[in-house]
Amino acid sequence: MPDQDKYLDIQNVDAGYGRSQVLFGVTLGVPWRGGVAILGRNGAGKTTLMKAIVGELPLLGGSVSLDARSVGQLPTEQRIRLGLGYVPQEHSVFGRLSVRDNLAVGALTNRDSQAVNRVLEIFPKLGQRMDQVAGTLSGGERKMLAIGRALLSNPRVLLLDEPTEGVWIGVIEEITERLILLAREIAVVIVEQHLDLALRVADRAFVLDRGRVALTGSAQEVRNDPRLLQYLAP
Ligand SMILES: Nc1ncnc2c1ncn2[C@@H]1O[C@H](COP(=O)(O)OP(=O)(O)OP(=O)(O)O)[C@@H](O)[C@H]1O
Repeated sequence: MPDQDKYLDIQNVDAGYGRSQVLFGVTLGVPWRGGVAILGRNGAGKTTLMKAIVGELPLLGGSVSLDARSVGQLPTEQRIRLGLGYVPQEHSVFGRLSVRDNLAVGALTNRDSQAVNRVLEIFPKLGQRMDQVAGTLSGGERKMLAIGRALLSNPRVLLLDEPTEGVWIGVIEEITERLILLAREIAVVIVEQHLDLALRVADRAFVLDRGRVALTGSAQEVRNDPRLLQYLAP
């Protein structure tokens, strides 16, 4: 039985770019299912944290474990094979390939022939656009495709960096509802500027302030905490 509260266990993580340290001793636990929101103003270190978790940035200190296995020194592909899925803020689809081919590439490592069909059940809009070149999709459709591709590696923990950025408001609701459903099956970690959306998907929230965890608690506790606005203010 996986550790309920710390399926993904981040302990005292330091990370940064060259000599500029961005994260300082970040500790957070992600349960094996449910939603977790990472909040914080622009530049607080949210994307840097995602990159450190998936291995796009080396750890300067601390550890990352997945299902009690230390993965902090493994290359990104291996972390993905072990159950991490990542949808970065940008560049997460092949713009010149069709939706069908984007999904086919994502499915290469998946032995389940129904995997693509399941993604199309989650995002039926993609099914109507299978032959369209991904670069011409709307912002929302592109995000759905990016999330769908990440799901094809069967993640246990899906990390989403601003899944509604650049998405028309009408489609934001659709994506949010899908993420709420997904979070019943797997862990969904969401970095989001839309506070209400993030806290609808999330059961727990962590607020970063200048690279440190400043607030943590249930989504409800964090939403009601009088310090929250101060940490989100530009
Ligand atoms: N490639 C990079 N090289 C140097 N510094 C960087 C790099 N990427 C980010 N930074 C710096 O690291 C800090 C944290 O950035 P990060 O992107 O993690 O913040 P964020 O909380 O995700 O912000 P946003 O909400 O604007 O996406 C910022 O000061 C940023 O300028």
